[in-house]
Amino acid sequence: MALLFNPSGVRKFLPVDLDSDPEDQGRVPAYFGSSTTLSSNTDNSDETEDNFNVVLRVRPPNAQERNRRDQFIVDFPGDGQVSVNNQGTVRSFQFNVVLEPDAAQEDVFETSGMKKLIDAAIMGYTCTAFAFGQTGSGKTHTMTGPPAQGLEGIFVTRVVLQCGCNF
Ligand SMILES: Nc1ncnc2c1ncn2[C@@H]1O[C@H](COP(=O)(O)OP(=O)(O)OP(=O)(O)O)[C@@H](O)[C@H]1O
Repeated sequence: MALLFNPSGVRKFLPVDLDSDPEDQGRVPAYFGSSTTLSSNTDNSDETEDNFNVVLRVRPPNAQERNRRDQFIVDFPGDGQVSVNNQGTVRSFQFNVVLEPDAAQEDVFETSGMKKLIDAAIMGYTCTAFAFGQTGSGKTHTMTGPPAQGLEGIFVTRVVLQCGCNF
């Protein structure tokens, strides 16, 4: 399951900042782009000019897969890499962030770039986070559940806290 984050740079909802350089207005903040693997590097502070963050989360095998004694064929060498060993044929892939099966929802939130997305959203940038992957790969689990623990819930809670709103 992969998550894609992107602040698009549209600042429709804020008044124009007259003190800022007109050249800078509407420019997308370069927020994303660290290469981390949860087990080897949880510091998400490296920044590049990349405004897209592609995050891979690998879920643990489910009961059916365990009962079938399916082999776990994904390896995590670190630095945003994964390798898949398909009966001896090994293919490697690179992501901005890779989250291993034991990653908790909070880990996803902390390391995936969602925190920076909140900053960008509060600044008025239009942001997108979407999940894609095959059926049963964990999109719904990551984005909305378990109850109140999905990225959506954490995101909303953090926005409220970060804005200092009291309800
Ligand atoms: N990281 C995870 N840890 C533990 N269980 C998980 C994880 N990711 C997914 N699951 C479990 O795997 C099952 C399938 O996950 P989920 O429904 O999120 O998949 P999906 O990608 O949304 O599937 P679909 O496209 O069919 O809606 C669920 O029972 C879910 O609780």
